[in-house]
Amino acid sequence: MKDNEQPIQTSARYLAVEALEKVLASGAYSNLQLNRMINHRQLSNQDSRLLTNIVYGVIQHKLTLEYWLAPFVTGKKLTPWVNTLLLTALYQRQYLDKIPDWAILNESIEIAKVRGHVGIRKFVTAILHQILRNKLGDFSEISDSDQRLSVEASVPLWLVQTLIEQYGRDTATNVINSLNHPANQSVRVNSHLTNTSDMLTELTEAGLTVHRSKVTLNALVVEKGMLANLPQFKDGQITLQDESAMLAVESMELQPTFKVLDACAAPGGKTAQIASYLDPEYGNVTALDIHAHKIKLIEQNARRMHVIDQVATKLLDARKVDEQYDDDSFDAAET
Ligand SMILES: C[S@@+](CC[C@H](N)C(=O)[O-])C[C@H]1O[C@@H](n2cnc3c(N)ncnc32)[C@H](O)[C@@H]1O
Repeated sequence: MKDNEQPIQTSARYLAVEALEKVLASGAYSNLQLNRMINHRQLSNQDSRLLTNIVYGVIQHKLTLEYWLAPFVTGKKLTPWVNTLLLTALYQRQYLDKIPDWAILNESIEIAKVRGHVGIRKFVTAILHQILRNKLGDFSEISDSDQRLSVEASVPLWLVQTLIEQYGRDTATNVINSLNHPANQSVRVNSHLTNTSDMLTELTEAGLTVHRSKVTLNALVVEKGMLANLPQFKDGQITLQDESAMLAVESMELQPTFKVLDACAAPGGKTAQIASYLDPEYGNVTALDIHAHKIKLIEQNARRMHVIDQVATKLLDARKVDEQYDDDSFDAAET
């Protein structure tokens, strides 16, 4: 290592292998693992982004990556970290456009050198060269259609089969394939302050590419543009919320007089939406969260969306609701 170079043990790729080992082998929560690493190691924004991208990307595409890796390692017994290292290399090659092959190769070999003995380094070098030189497996080679869908979308076979049983092959295939498409960024329009048509015009004039939601009347889908700094966001005329999350609240058929329990509420996206149906004189939503610092987020959100009068927050483990409230305390509940 030259003086001005970063030690490999602090690099995003090295840490990605470490994080993935903990997640895949010991069942650690990926988000907590990443937060811990980013905070403890004080990673730069660029390294944090690459680390996060590799960790979530390998988890998301694991079955596909394993399918591609299998022919190169058939009959070889891999230690878990070597297997993980090869998956991270494959992920970068297949899914990250901006990383050149030489960078993937050099850094993966360097990690193998630091973590393993000379035999492992040579093994990793040989496998990576083969991967970079050869074509990867084609999904059309998988004859069983359920198995093919499972590998291509990286969804476990049992889940593919359950979805097909429950919804039929066409719908299940659409649902499964949609899992790997980035979710639409959407906003809920605060109908007490404005309406969807006016907001569509305002956001378009502000330079965003926006269209109406196909699934709910009060939402707009934002294809391009940043929302968090817009005055419409700061004033609570719009809020960032997933369309599917909005549908959950719409399906509750809330009445203005309802008393509603939101059991796991922070940061309060649904709490604010529930509150928007309620008349503060008669109805309200009790928003619980188990973490004290998250209670503030619910309140900030409710205040920004002008529904704080309908919201009562409480620091409480939802499993203890029965001890604190009577059976008839609530007309509806969201968890
Ligand atoms: C996915 S978030 C909820 C998102 C929220 N419904 C919304 O629409 O914005 C889950 C929340 O549940 C909280 N939580 C987890 N276990 C809990 C428990 N036993 N009791 C209360 N809150 C809990 C977490 O702290 C977290 O803030």
